[in-house]
Amino acid sequence: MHNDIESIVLTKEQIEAACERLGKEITADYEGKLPLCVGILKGSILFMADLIKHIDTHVEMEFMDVSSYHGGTESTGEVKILKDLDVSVEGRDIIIIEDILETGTTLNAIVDLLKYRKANSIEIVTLLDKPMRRKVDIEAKYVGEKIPDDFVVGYGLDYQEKYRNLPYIGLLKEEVYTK
Ligand SMILES: O=P(O)(O)OC[C@H]1O[C@H](OP(=O)(O)OP(=O)(O)O)[C@H](O)[C@@H]1O
Ligand code: HPA
Repeated sequence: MHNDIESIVLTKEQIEAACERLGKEITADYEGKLPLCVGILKGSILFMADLIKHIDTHVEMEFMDVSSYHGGTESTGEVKILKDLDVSVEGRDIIIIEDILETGTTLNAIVDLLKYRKANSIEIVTLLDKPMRRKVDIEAKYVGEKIPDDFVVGYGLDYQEKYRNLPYIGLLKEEVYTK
């Protein structure tokens, strides 16, 4: 698995530092509230698990599974809800947790849905942000790292469902795409 990696974009240590910093910011902003952390499956699970350990106030956790990518490296622009939330968001302060914000299509659809369901507030935390790829006017309040327009894998992020279990984020060797 590690042999397929061309270079490392974010080391384990850089990811941990980002989780600590973001956790502190979120703690300060949500102290005394009970935010509902909504993890977007599947990519966000490693980040969510590490991030919430650094949020030093009460939170609740829920998950949604939406899909906008289907096997390759390009978005189709279509967002499908594969698993919806199990609880009402009405009046709740929502923190959406994502691994990566790219075109914004996925998060825009989720934010619209949660607004329609009358959430009190909605903020986004994303480990990675690719601002150069944005197609929709949406930004995350909490960003781990801004990265260039390269397809990355690891720490939840997949290529054809593989590499999610890498403890760091990296670029794949060109030959992996032509296998
Ligand atoms: O800003 P966008 O262009 O919409 O791209 C970002 C989305 O794409 C990825 O999800 P994906 O559909 O690949 O699902 P996964 O997390 O299960 O891999 C990622 O986890 C984000 O949800
Ligand atoms: O760079 C990426 N890698 C893996 N999955 C993704 N989904 C959106 N962008 C990416």
